[in-house]
Amino acid sequence: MKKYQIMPYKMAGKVRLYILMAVVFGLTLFDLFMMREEAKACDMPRFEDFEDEHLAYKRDIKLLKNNSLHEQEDLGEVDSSERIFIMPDPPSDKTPHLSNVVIIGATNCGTLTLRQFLGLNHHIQITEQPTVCYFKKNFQQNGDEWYLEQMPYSSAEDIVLESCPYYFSSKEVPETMYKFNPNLKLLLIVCDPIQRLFSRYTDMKLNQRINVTLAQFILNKHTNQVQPYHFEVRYGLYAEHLKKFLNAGYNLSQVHVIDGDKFKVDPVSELKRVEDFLHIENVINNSMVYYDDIKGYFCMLKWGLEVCMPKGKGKLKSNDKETLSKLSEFYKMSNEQFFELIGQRFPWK
Ligand SMILES: Nc1ncnc2c1ncn2[C@@H]1O[C@H](COP(=O)(O)OS(=O)(=O)O)[C@@H](OP(=O)(O)O)[C@H]1O
Repeated sequence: MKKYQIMPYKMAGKVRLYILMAVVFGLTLFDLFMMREEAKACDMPRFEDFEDEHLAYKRDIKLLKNNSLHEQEDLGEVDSSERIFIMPDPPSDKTPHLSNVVIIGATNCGTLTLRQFLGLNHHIQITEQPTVCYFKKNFQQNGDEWYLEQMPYSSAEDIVLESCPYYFSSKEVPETMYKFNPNLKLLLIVCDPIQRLFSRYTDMKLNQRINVTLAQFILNKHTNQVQPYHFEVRYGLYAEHLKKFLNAGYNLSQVHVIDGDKFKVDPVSELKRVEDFLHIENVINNSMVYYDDIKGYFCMLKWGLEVCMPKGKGKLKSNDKETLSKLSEFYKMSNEQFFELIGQRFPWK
């Protein structure tokens, strides 16, 4: 009898234990789910997203070219010989060479415009793909031959330019790149990391990849402080990223830093500095670019065509002063380290 009285009690104990375990398990699952949702809100960009954006960019450039051609057909009085778009055949003395100059970053500071505008100098050959990103993901998957296939036709003395702004924030790329070619020259266009972050956030919002406020995007919802491990926040720690390239072996003299804010308002002066850094003839001049009042940006004239960057979201500013001031505090030290590292200051807030 005693036995039967004890058994139900033991069973009840077991049932309680099972219920407890189920509750703990359920809570853990819920927690994991919430963490995943939080990570989604941070929206760590997938590399593919980045590529999609650039393919869209390539398509836009093509459309732009086509549109310009139609517009030109309507311009009866204009000397058509100046305006006909002829893609030249690659000269027989030119072959593909691997890139010797790379734009390593920073995203949303004008990398695409820099790449396009540098192509105005006939000593600079740019890859057809806006972002080849060989050292980022193609290094493991595709070999040197694939890399060479992505390269434009060039002569041995030419500058061959590759661009991949996601090199800058990568942990592995600097070493991989240095082992591959320690003589590369690196171009880094920078802007206020807060402005960069806001531009990136605006991109993601416009592409409907996020639907949150700036504060929700970058602040930890429990502490209300800037999330230091948020991918887009970390990207703005320029000193940290540049140091990785220097630690890998690159010398500071191999790196040219371009002021993205100046580049926006006076691209030609900044492009001349790049030409000097690359020891090539100053070819790019003011007659090759023009200011587009509607876009609020400089566009370029190439082969008689007017080519503007398709994105030009421009000029959007956040009025969330509290979040901006938190970001300003967050980036202060890193900015100072960056200025010290490159021996140049920028008037960032
Ligand atoms: N001439 C010209 N035309 C258009 N945009 C210009 C130009 N010069 C500089 N910029 C600045 O470039 C910003 C976009 O930077 P990226 O090309 O690096 O963007 S991305 O990383 O490819 O998304 C872009 O950011 P937004 O203003 O947020 O659009 C501009 O600030």
